[in-house]
Amino acid sequence: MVNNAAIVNEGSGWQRVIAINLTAVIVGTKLAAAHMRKDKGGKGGRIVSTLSVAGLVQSHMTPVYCATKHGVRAYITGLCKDPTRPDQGIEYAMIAPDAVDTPMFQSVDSNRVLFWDELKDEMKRRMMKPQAVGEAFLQLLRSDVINGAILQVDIQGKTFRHMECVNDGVTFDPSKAF
Ligand SMILES: NC(=O)C1=CN([C@@H]2O[C@H](COP(=O)(O)OP(=O)(O)OC[C@H]3O[C@@H](n4cnc5c(N)ncnc54)[C@H](O)[C@@H]3O)[C@@H](O)[C@H]2O)C=CC1
Ligand SMILES: CCCCCC(=O)/C=C/[C@H]1C=CC(=O)[C@@H]1CCCCCCC(=O)O
Repeated sequence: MVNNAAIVNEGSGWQRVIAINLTAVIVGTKLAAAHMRKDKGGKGGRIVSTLSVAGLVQSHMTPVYCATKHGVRAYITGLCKDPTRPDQGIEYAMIAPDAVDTPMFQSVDSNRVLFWDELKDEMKRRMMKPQAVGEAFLQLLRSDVINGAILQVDIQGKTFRHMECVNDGVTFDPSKAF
């Protein structure tokens, strides 16, 4: 099962971003897992969620969108660590692309993002074709074990990250706060 749908809207109506990008992922995952669980008569399987680089870093350009993607990462990471998961026969993984040339970017309403000129330039600089993400998706699915993996995809290539190791370990110095 794949959780892929998402929208961007930092303006009026931003609450819908949380409903689609985060709440729906939780609802869909619960429904799918209940159906798939081997210990409840299902066949097991894999649940892959499309994250984003925005779920690994923070950005002033898309803060609500980032919050939903961080929420997805926290939720899915919790499930992948569930001690009853092996009996359920379900694996959880995520794919975290950088900017991709899709309608999300091509048809964006510039009133619904912040700092559009900056975001547009940044995305164009880092932009990948959708095929790069499709190929990464297939690579993830061909791996023998995927539970706990985040496959990050950007113009440099693909990097497998362990869900628990995405923190870069940087500590906070209050004297150098923003
Ligand atoms: N385009 C980009 O630069 C990046 C996109 N992503 C992620 O990739 C995933 C796919 O996005 P894209 O293909 O780029 O965008 P897209 O806008 O082309 O596709 C999003 C899809 O979500 C569907 N959708 C939106 N609201 C829905 C709803 N309420 N119910 C059912 N379906 C709904 C849309 O119909 C559309 O097919 C998303 O999770 C997005 O966050 C991640 C990193 C970068
Ligand atoms: C129309 C916005 C679509 C958002 C697509 C997405 O999921 C992520 C896009 C990012 C790619 C380049 C960006 O600037 C986007 C915002 C978040 C990343 C911030 C990067 C900053 C950093 O690397 O430190």
